[in-house]
Amino acid sequence: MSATPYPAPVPSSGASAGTPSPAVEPRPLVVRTTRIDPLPGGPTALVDLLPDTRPLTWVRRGDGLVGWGEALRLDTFGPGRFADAEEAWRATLAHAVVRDEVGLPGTGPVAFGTFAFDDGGTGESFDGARPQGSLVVPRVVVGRRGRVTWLTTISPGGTLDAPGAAVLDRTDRAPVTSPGRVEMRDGAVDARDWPEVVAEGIARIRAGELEKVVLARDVVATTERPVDPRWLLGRLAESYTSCWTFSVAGMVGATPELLVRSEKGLVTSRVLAGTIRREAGMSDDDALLHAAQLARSSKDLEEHEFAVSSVARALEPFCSSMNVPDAPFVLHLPNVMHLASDVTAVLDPGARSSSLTLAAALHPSAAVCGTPTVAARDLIREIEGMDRSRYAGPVGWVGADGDGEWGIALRSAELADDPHHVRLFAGCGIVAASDPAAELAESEAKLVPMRWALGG
Ligand SMILES: C=C(O[C@@H]1C=C(C(=O)O)C=C[C@H]1O)C(=O)O
Repeated sequence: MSATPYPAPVPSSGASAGTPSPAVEPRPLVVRTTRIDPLPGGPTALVDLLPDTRPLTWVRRGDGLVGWGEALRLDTFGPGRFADAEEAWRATLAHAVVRDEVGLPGTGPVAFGTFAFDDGGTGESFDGARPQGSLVVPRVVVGRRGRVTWLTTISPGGTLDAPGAAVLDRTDRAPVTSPGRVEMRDGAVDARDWPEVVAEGIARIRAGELEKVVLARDVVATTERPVDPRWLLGRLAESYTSCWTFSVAGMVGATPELLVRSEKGLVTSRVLAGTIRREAGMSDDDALLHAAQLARSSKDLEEHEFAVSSVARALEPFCSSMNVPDAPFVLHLPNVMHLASDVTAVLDPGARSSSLTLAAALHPSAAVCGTPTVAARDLIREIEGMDRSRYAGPVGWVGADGDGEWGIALRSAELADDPHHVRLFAGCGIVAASDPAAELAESEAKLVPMRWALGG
């Protein structure tokens, strides 16, 4: 694990779960939350506050959290990437001095996080080595929940003075810029070869090796001007209002899938699997016909059932009761419709596990990996032909009490160190009845939000 700039940097250890966290310097994080005047309404009010460098975002329908600056960054590696992050976060909090005048989920200390899909990867992304887990504690957080808006400032060794209005002064912000002309090319696997990868997945399922596998592909965008993440975030937050628009350490997107929300003992997970495309210009009547077709499709219902059971199974040990809907509903998005189930549960009060512990237990669900999990992950490693990096991994935030929200980093892109390059991802659940050509078309539909956000 490594942490900068607080606690003092420690060498990366490739540590596994249970490794003691490094000694924490006595300089505490000083955290102050105050209520502030309401922001303008609308889905982009929070993202409109962001600076262009390393913006942190978790917003939906105009509510949520944005942050900037880095009071602390905790990077983790390997199979212990979740446990090490959690331990380092706890160690940090043990020394924090907090005055929180609002007391809502997301007030007080928060860390934004992003984690790699696979712990066995090399950590090499397409443009260099990346940690497989990062928690970023911003210097400034602005949050909104309904009618309440707040400002949190976080500084190592700072004071508890109320932050001045200057923190939100945007006069020095660079204007949001478009990426200009965008060229897209296939990533690790050519689009025309990808159906063969899917066909191999189907063959393995039919041979009885596993029941479901999720296979993904990537596309690399090269832009005329440096990518301003705020350009992407504003467009996504405005148009994908039922999704969670996120940005953490260069992972950006608008995901419709909530791995877990844990709030005051109540746990929620929105499970998606089973998809039908929604073509541009489709009438509402046609959309309803498509939705009805999806709700009856035995292939999609089977895919969905695998995903729901994997979530229920993973949550069970942490919860005293759980509600798993009998049948999914159809979630309508601008580009696709999904079969969706909202699983809810009550956390076992004795353990009160943190949202990060729950995310670690739920990941990877069958919605993004397959069934059985290990066989599916091994097949992904064997045939997918690309490093997923943080695509399809947990992304979100955690607070001081462990409550937080973690989405699955779908409909997402990874910004490269070179600001002219972005890598877009999309994947599809494959079962015995899948058709490779249809899955390619589905993956294209899932690339639409990020292609569109880039302006292409
Ligand atoms: C893997 C992705 O999406 C997942 C796969 C789905 C499917 O196969 O029907 C639906 C929603 C997600 O759980 C993706 O968007 O990349």
